[in-house]
Amino acid sequence: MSVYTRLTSEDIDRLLSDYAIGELEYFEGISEGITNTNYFVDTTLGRWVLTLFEALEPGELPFYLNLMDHLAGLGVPGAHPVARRDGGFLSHLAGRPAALVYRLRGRSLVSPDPAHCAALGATVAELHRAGESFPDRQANSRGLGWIEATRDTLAGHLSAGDKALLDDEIAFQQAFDYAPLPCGVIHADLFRDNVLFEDRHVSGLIDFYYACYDHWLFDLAVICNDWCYRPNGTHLPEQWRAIVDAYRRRRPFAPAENDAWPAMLRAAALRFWVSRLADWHFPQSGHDTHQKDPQPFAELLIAHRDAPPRLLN
Ligand SMILES: Nc1ncnc2c1ncn2[C@@H]1O[C@H](COP(=O)(O)OP(=O)(O)OP(=O)(O)O)[C@@H](O)[C@H]1O
Ligand SMILES: N[C@@H](CCO)C(=O)O
Repeated sequence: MSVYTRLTSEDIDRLLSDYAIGELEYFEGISEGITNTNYFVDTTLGRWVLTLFEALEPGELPFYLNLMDHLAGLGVPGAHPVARRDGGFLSHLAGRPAALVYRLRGRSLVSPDPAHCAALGATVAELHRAGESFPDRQANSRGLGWIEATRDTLAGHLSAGDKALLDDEIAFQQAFDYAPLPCGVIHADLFRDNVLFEDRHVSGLIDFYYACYDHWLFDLAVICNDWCYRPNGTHLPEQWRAIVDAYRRRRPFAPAENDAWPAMLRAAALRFWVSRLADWHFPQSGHDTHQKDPQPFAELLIAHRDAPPRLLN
């Protein structure tokens, strides 16, 4: 459970007085998540999720909340922020920026089958297309600049082998020319635990707090690494085929995306290897928190370097 900031019912009552969503009936800390503090909040008028932003700059938050509102308005299933009485989405509680979103139905899946994967591929293409009419741009907060800076803070904590791998992969990524690839709004963290399903339909995407303007292909690489490989490295080709076929029917790939695919898979593995290493060696303090193992991403990165996969077979 990641609850870094504990709230009382008085705290939540005070927050709710700024919204027109009824009176507090029930609340509980959510037993998942890594970055932020999340609570389920039930009121007399509905069910909501309250997020306290633990690590984000307040200046970044309007981008995420306005984007979630924009996408929901265009029918992309996803967490939809609740407006305050004054029309804004951003609140403050317990010294943190905070937001309420509608609580989505459905649940995330540990082992999605190809039909779930096809639904995901279609939804991600819709997300990318809907993002084209979103006017704001924000850079990837976990892009290569962040990875380079984090390498410096990690230096004394890594084995010689990990350090050499990290240095070599960063050098490769710095040299790779991603400029010909199409860009747009991406979610940038579409792991299985950020996609809720009802039956075989995507009922919602959650956790847009790494969303940014970057290469569309990066979203697919993040997805491929998490949805289409078991923790022991076994590839799941049917899952990948279902995602990519559903996606490209809605947004065909540019030739440069085929060429860049092996490098992009490596970039996605690198990003989450490094963020997990940082969480591992420099954990946030909190009441009840958890971390994810960095090692599977080091292994996946090595596997992609040794045997570059293809985007389409
Ligand atoms: N809008 C929502 N509707 C229903 N459940 C939600 C919603 N938002 C979050 N949840 C639940 O809360 C859990 C934690 O949320 P989330 O993944 O956003 O945590 P986080 O710490 O902000 O992100 P991360 O783990 O990616 O760092 C989710 O796994 C899900 O069970
Ligand atoms: N989805 C990330 C955590 C939040 O960014 C991971 O699995 O490492």
